[in-house]
Amino acid sequence: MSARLLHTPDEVRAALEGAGRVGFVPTMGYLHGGHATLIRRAHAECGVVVVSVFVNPRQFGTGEDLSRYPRDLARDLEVVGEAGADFLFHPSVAAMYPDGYATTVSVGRVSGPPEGTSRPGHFDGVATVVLKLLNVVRPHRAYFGEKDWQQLAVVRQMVRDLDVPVGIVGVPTVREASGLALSSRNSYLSAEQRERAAVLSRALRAVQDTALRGEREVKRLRQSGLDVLATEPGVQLDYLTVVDGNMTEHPQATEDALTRVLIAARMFGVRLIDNMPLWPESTPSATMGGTR
Ligand SMILES: Nc1ncnc2c1ncn2[C@@H]1O[C@H](COP(=O)(O)OP(=O)(O)OP(=O)(O)O)[C@@H](O)[C@H]1O
Ligand SMILES: CC(C)(CO)[C@@H](O)C(=O)[O-]
Ligand code: BAL
Repeated sequence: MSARLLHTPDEVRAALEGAGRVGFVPTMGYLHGGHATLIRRAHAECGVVVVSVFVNPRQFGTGEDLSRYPRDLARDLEVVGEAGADFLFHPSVAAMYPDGYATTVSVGRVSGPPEGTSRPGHFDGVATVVLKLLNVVRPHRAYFGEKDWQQLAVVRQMVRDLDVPVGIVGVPTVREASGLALSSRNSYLSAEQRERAAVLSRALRAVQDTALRGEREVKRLRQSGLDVLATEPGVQLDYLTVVDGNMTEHPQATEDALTRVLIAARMFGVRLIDNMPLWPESTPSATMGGTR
């Protein structure tokens, strides 16, 4: 199956006129198996699937990798079609933010630590573009990866607060055999560097294992992850934290499906993020509600 390329909000509206149940997968492109999993899920649940590929300048800070962010639209079109999407929306920056554009959406506390502190303004940029894309596509369901856990929390909060008529579906992280979370930014790494970057997921698993053995003190949980990170000299840690569903760290981890261990680190000049549930048998996406 091949997907049809659309470039403007007007083209999207025209193409979706009278469409039934629409599933939407927003992305920044350079698609991989994680994106394909989101698209396949949308295809299984919705009659029409739209994928967007837009490298959103408003969510990049100064000094971040906006200009070198990987792009390959021809390959993205193939991946999108193979995974069962009907449309690929690929707007220009001017189509999304025409002259005179002035609005920013800011979601509040859940946009703060940990990721929002390391990337000030990042979640305002994400919320703004996601709301705009939802207004253009008007999907029944929109699919987001759990890999960007705090982003998922920000989007859920925004949709709840603003009564956006969409069901938000969180999809578990797809990983390489080594445990490394698939990510477009992995393309900056060599095969050997990717192998070494799997230490991040091993650190998260160590924290999980420690919790499963009965430890609840966050200081000790963190330390078990830090011990694993110490085995890899390439890690420059940004944060390793255990948070509840509101992105708040407590001295004791609460035994709740939304309690999550989050990591961000720079390895070989590339900033990588990952996270895992503290109690993996729980099903956070199912318990977070909000799907229709
Ligand atoms: N490994 C993965 N498993 C499941 N979903 C993923 C995975 N990686 C990304 N996603 C999801 O795909 C959507 C689009 O993400 P995006 O295009 O930024 O890809 P990315 O790989 O996260 O890129 P980056 O390397 O810039 O972080 C987001 O909802 C994101 O959470
Ligand atoms: C949700 C998103 C497409 C908004 O630009 C982006 O943050 C991403 O790809 O995760
Ligand atoms: N998937 C996260 C998008 C970003 O890093 O800007």
